[in-house]
Amino acid sequence: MFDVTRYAVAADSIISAGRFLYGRGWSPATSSNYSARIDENHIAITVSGRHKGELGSGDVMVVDLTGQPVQSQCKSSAETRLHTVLYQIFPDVGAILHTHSVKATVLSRLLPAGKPLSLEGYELQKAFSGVQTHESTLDVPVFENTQDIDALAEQTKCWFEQHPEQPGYLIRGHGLYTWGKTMADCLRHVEAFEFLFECELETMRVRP
Ligand SMILES: CSC[C@@H](O)[C@@H](O)C(=O)COP(=O)(O)O
Ligand SMILES: [Zn+2]
Repeated sequence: MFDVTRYAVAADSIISAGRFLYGRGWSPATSSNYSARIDENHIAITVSGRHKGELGSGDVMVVDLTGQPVQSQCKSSAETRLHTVLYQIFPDVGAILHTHSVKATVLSRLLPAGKPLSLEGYELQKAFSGVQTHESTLDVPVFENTQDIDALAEQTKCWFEQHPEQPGYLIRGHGLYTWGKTMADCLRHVEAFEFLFECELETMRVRP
């Protein structure tokens, strides 16, 4: 069982995140999914198919870390397993956000297959928890898009078990996943990624 007060706090953080991310244009047309940890075995996560700018408490439900609904008849996000594997790998992670911005979508389609997006030399890399200097490399893996979410969950689990320090990943032609200790950290990571994606796209435009 889970603590109802902790669920309410987690759900509120998801609802506010949705308002912000939809407002920035990063979660259009019911895309995206968000979650926040309640305890070591439970997370609050968005119900599948809901408008992310207009979330209410009925649009957030509880699942356990195997992805099974707890006290809810709703269907959790189709991508629930992409969230639960990260909570399993990282006991410190408190929130995960998946967004569908134009920049994440376009940039991921321009990157060569089999290579991560390497971000280097940007002062804004310090917006990521634990990064102290622009003289560091953030390797953002780009996974191929698939409708087989269990297979993708397994791939991401393997990659992040080997690269626990990296704060997110792209799915080609699809979007971004990022996480943080708190929802505030996680929102900062989304904003930082969006800034860096724009820088990369702009660099490609002026220096093809
Ligand atoms: C509206 S298309 C986007 C979906 O296919 C999916 O990628 C997505 O992000 C939202 O799925 P959801 O099941 O609502 O969590
Ligand atoms: Zn998606």
